[in-house]
Amino acid sequence: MMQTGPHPPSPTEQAAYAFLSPHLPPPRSSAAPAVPFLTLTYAQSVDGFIAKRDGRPLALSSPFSSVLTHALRASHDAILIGVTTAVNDDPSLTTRCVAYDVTGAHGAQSPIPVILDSGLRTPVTAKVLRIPRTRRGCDSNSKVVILTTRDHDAEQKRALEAAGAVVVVVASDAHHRVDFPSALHALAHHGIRSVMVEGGATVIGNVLQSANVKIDLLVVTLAPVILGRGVHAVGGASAGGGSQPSEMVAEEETPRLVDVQWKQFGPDMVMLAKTARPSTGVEANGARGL
Ligand SMILES: NC(=O)C1=CN([C@@H]2O[C@H](COP(=O)(O)OP(=O)(O)OC[C@H]3O[C@@H](n4cnc5c(N)ncnc54)[C@H](O)[C@@H]3O)[C@@H](O)[C@H]2O)C=CC1
Ligand SMILES: Nc1nc(O)c(N)c(N[C@@H]2O[C@H](COP(=O)(O)O)[C@@H](O)[C@H]2O)n1
Repeated sequence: MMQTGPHPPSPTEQAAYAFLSPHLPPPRSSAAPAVPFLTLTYAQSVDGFIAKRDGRPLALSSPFSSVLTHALRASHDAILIGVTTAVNDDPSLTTRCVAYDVTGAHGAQSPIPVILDSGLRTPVTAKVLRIPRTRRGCDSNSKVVILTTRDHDAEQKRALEAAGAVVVVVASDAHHRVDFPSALHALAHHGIRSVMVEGGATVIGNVLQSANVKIDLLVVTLAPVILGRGVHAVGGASAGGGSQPSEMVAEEETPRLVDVQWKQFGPDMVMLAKTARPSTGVEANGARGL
């Protein structure tokens, strides 16, 4: 790792990049892909929840695994969340826990925030809209990208654009949500070559359960916490505390995990894997289905 900054990267940052680097998206100097490289990542409790029952944000990742998450952010052009996460958490989506990128260049660039927002519920006061960032080579001028459907409110679109967002209308799916494959194509059109999907549960469920979406990298942080009830990691909010996975694809189409690796960061275990849909014909060497 070439180091150009005033201080060397911390041991945790070095460990994070060493763990991630063989699996990260190709550098921007390589040919542009038709669809962006797709990473799906989230942190869950031992009993499978990613947020409290009322959707309030919850720090599950330790400071150590947060370094890994931020190294992952620094390694993608865009970071994608659902609008409920944007509303509930009002996140920053920056790389503030790392000082370097994977090449060893000092000053890890934050990814471009992307929000799936079918009806334009993103507040014009959202923190992501106020944080200046630059991401080399991306056409969206490093603004926040909000992907919506035809069902949006035109006045709210103008207000979000005035607040600095790029609002893009894409096709809707059978549930009147942003169609995920169309979202990826729209992002490729804006020069985005890699997307890190960070949640929340509805988006994670949609990505995992869409037979026509290829996940290049899956990174799951398992925090040694038992919540008892909350928002199930895959599928959406559960009113009574039980899990409520949304519509599942046929069992033979669920992704299989391949090249699985685990590494401990502080108290957390982080799993990294590639996924293969059985229909793609990719051999799952010793892998188990989800
Ligand atoms: N622990 C972790 O790693 C993370 C936890 N979270 C938590 O997740 C919670 C929010 O999760 P959810 O309520 O499930 O909301 P969500 O953040 O997944 O947003 C879902 C909403 O996005 C919109 N949407 C548009 N297109 C969509 C598509 N193609 N697929 C799915 N949604 C689409 C819909 O309006 C949908 O209701 C928050 O409370 C947040 O704290 C969020 C991210 C990471
Ligand atoms: N990796 C991870 N661990 C947790 O414990 C989390 N709660 C999350 N949440 C995601 O990170 C966003 C907050 O980002 P900022 O700290 O504001 O930059 C939050 O909105 C979720 O997407 N992730």
